[in-house]
Amino acid sequence: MDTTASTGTAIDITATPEWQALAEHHTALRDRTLRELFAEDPDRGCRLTRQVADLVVDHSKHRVTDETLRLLLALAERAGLRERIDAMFRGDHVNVTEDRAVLHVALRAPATTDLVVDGQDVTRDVHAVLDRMADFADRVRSGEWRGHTGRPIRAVVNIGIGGSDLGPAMAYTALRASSDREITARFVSNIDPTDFAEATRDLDPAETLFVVASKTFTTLETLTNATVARDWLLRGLGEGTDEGAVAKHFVAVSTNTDAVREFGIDPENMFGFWDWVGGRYSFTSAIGLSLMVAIGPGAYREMLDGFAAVDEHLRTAPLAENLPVLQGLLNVWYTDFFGAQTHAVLPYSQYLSRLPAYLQQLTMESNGKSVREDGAPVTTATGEVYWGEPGTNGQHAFHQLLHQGTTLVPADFIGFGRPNHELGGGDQGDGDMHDLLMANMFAQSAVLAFGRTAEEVAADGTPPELVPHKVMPGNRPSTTILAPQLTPSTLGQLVAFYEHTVLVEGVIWQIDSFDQWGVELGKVMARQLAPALTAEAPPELDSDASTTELVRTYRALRGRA
Ligand SMILES: O=P(O)(O)OC[C@H]1O[C@](O)(CO)[C@@H](O)[C@@H]1O
Repeated sequence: MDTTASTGTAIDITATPEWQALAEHHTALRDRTLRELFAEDPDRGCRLTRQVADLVVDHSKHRVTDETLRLLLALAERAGLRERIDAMFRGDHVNVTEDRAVLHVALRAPATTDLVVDGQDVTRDVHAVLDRMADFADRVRSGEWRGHTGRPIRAVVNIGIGGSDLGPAMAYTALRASSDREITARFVSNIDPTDFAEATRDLDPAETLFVVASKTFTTLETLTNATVARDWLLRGLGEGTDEGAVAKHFVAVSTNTDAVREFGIDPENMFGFWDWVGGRYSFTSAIGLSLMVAIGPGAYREMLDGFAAVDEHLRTAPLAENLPVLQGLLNVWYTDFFGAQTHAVLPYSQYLSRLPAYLQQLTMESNGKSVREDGAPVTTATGEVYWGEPGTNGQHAFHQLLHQGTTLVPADFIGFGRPNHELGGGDQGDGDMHDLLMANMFAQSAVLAFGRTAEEVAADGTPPELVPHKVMPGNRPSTTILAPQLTPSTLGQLVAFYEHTVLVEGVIWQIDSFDQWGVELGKVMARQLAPALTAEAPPELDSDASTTELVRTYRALRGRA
């Protein structure tokens, strides 16, 4: 049953019998410990571990019973989750506030998929762009595409921000082992001049290709950096270099052909996508071009196939066996019933160091909402704060709070069976470096879940006054995701898994996970304030007293009156 009445007004999900049943169940379960749940159900570790594509997902260390899962699934049914998933794949306008389809899944669907939406043959258009991207990437990689002076391209610099940066930047770091390193990729996002300066300081303009990536092609940071890049190029190529050189060193990725042309990039050198691809869901659109140039079209297509495997699972698996669905429902369980406000992502892989930053935009720009899609205020908590760092570094920084702090932080541990580098180490008979890394990961989730009681601590001979300090409360939930190895395919699977958990949470919370109105006002105000920072005469500001004073101080620091 859908919660949306034909008037377009949603019923309050917290007023449904399914929500009430969960609230009562939570009261009964909240003091049960994971120790007890494991003791009562020895098969739990195996039973609550499932697989999607190559990802083995262990949900056993969650504060749930079979009854919890049954009730969460009933809530999902009530919220119309299955119908919403089908609607998304069909191309219905599930982004209601922008009246758009949400079709990032079409970006990695096989060429045989039949999908016509709003009169557009989506699959044909997607594969036409992918083929153009592959052709371009091959030409750059082989040296056929050359810079203005005839030199081959050695560096590709992606200029973009948010969804036009984080996906390819995260994946480039993640897939360094898959890159042949012939071509280096750099990512410039921040309007802080430092970003551009550092990214290009050792690059030769004659061998550098800029990919200006912006869905709207109106984003201040990106257009400013692109202008700076054009100057850097023309200056670097030497006196008298004409604008014609730009064509050999700049390509654009956008949905906005007119703005690309106006900026001075020939639409011939533009790779398009469509308004049904949200910025933070655009990584598998042409926004991935810089990544494709760096890792090659073959590895890139493997990554898309990884995404597609998890998309297909979302589309076809029953909700009770659907892993992104279960993960999303568990997130709702902690956010709304346990009052958790944050969610830690702990990849035991240095290559995944940018994954938490990528997930911050994906999850928080999507679900950081306090108004439902029908315009009424939400009646639930929404949107966890995502954060994290690769293990084991995090262990030596913030895990203290995870283990003994007063806030509940559900965590995701992500690890791999095989390392990307075999470097030995561990000569005490305790395995190589990768074994030690993974032993740490398993130890952390076990300690979080099961802790150590005062009796156990005392039994070790701990002085009584220290016992309370050394007690480990345990009962702290986590998901563990294990994959055979970090490859383009498993990376794609992992990202698709997270993309779909966001959808699931948004459906329960009755919000539009695909708009981002909350980022607009700050952009408008920045544009209004900029002239006041640079004006020759002290500006008359119509701002609040704090902002006025900050502008005054800044001008003084810059030596302006
Ligand atoms: O790709 P664009 O249009 O430059 O936008 C960049 C980013 O800015 C945002 O609109 C937020 O400001 C994101 O949603 C988007 O990914």
